[in-house]
Amino acid sequence: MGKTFENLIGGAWRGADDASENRSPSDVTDLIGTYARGRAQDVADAASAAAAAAPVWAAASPQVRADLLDRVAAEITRREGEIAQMLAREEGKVLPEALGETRRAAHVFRFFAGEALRLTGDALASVRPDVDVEVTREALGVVGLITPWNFPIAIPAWKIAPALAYGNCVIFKPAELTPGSAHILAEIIHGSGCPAGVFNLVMGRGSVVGEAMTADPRIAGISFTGSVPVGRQLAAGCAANMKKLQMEMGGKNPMVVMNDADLATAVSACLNGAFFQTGQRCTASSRLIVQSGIHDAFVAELSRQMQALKVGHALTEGMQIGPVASQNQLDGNLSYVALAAEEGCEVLGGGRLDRGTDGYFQSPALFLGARNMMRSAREEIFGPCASVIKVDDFDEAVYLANDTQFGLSSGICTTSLRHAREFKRHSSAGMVMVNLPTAGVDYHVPFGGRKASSFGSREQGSYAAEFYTSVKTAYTFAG
Ligand SMILES: NC(=O)C1=CN([C@@H]2O[C@H](COP(=O)(O)OP(=O)(O)OC[C@H]3O[C@@H](n4cnc5c(N)ncnc54)[C@H](OP(=O)(O)O)[C@@H]3O)[C@@H](O)[C@H]2O)C=CC1
Ligand SMILES: O=C(O)CCC(=O)C(=O)O
Repeated sequence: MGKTFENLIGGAWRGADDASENRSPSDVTDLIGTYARGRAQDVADAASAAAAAAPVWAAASPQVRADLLDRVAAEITRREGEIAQMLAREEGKVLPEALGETRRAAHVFRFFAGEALRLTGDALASVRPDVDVEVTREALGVVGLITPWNFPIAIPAWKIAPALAYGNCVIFKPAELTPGSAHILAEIIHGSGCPAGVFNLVMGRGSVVGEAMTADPRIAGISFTGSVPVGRQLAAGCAANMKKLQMEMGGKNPMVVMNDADLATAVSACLNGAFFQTGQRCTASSRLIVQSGIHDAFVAELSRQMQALKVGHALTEGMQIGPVASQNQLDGNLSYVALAAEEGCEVLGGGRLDRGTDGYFQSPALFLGARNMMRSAREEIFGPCASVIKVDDFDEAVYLANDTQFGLSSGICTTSLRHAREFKRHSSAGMVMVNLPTAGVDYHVPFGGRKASSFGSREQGSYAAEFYTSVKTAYTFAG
């Protein structure tokens, strides 16, 4: 039995009386490590340590905070090969995707190192004589960050970096499925000289650690990425405890393909958006809404390219699609493949694949002849599956694109400036792409959606300050 990776509480590593095994979805006989499973008491201790450290960290010079984030970025870059291996091994995304995500995390820390120095306020004239008004932003305090398994280093990075940059103390709870990348990130932040209590890692079950975070009065706000049902529960808990809340959840993102689209561009955007990273992105293109004139040529070429995708072990060179992340997730995907057939779709692909290891491999799937009201076209699957919905014209495409409970990202493939312009204007999603996949976003601009996809203010870019700071309005009488 090897060592158990521990939680980081108040600047010290701490074990737990329970632990979880981290196994690779490419081969479940590959035991990556054993990770401490924290309890409510660990959250309470982390909250005490963070609350004690908060005033000093909030008052630290922005240069001190910027320097810490710069050191973290440099260390992520120095260890990028090792981190990417861990990410690919524990989450199952193929190595080039894992390396891309690791680099994205380093960029995020570098970006927020700069943001620490750029936090601005306002000076306004009062309506009263000899009175000055200043509007400033202060750290929120202690924040709880709850992250999913599908981007185990980028999502933690885009929550932790702004939290620290703007002077908050952090309690970070990663998904139980992917504690390895989170643990390396914690080692890096700790090893980069982060003061005790400013950053805490509490691994463990969401139902235990996450709920304790929601209830703890010392935690001023929670930033969450994950599923809609957990988000709903969290929102109720945060409302009851008067906590600030920011949530990014699911999507059923439409990609519209117009008759006037460049076929190669459309196929490439849809192939990437629907199937890369095994479709396990909240921004995945899971509804392909295709105009009738291009439909048959588009389906023929997309099917050909989909069937040629190399699916296999995430660490095997040349693979394009890794395994599904877990047995649970695979079971869900396979049940949606069966449902799509029951609902009357012609299903291409979607079966379980044997790749010679004990892994969760599934071939990518297209649900042809889909209708937007089908459950398989309305519910988030979070796997390598996309519904193809045929439409007559632009208006019908826009109507169906918006006819969903979600509103995270949307896309259109077209060579018409008018279609692009109208789609950007009328899409009900928070992020709109033209001739680009619906997934794969920049790290320095706001990220988030509308309707059931998001709650609260935007993540990433300078917009992140909205969540991680609290506004103060100060009046001075100088008479
Ligand atoms: N929008 C997105 O980016 C993502 C969306 N999803 C969607 O969610 C589905 C399920 O994925 P899953 O990872 O299980 O998502 P969850 O919402 O279950 O998990 C996300 C995070 O929340 C934690 N959590 C679970 N229960 C609670 C709770 N009661 N209070 C506080 N935190 C909690 C989880 O902990 P733990 O897992 O450790 O128990 C994890 O860290 C996917 O099929 C997909 O549809 C999933 C991932 C990302
Ligand atoms: O598409 C992206 O780049 C980000 C997607 C994401 O954040 C998610 O799936 O959780």
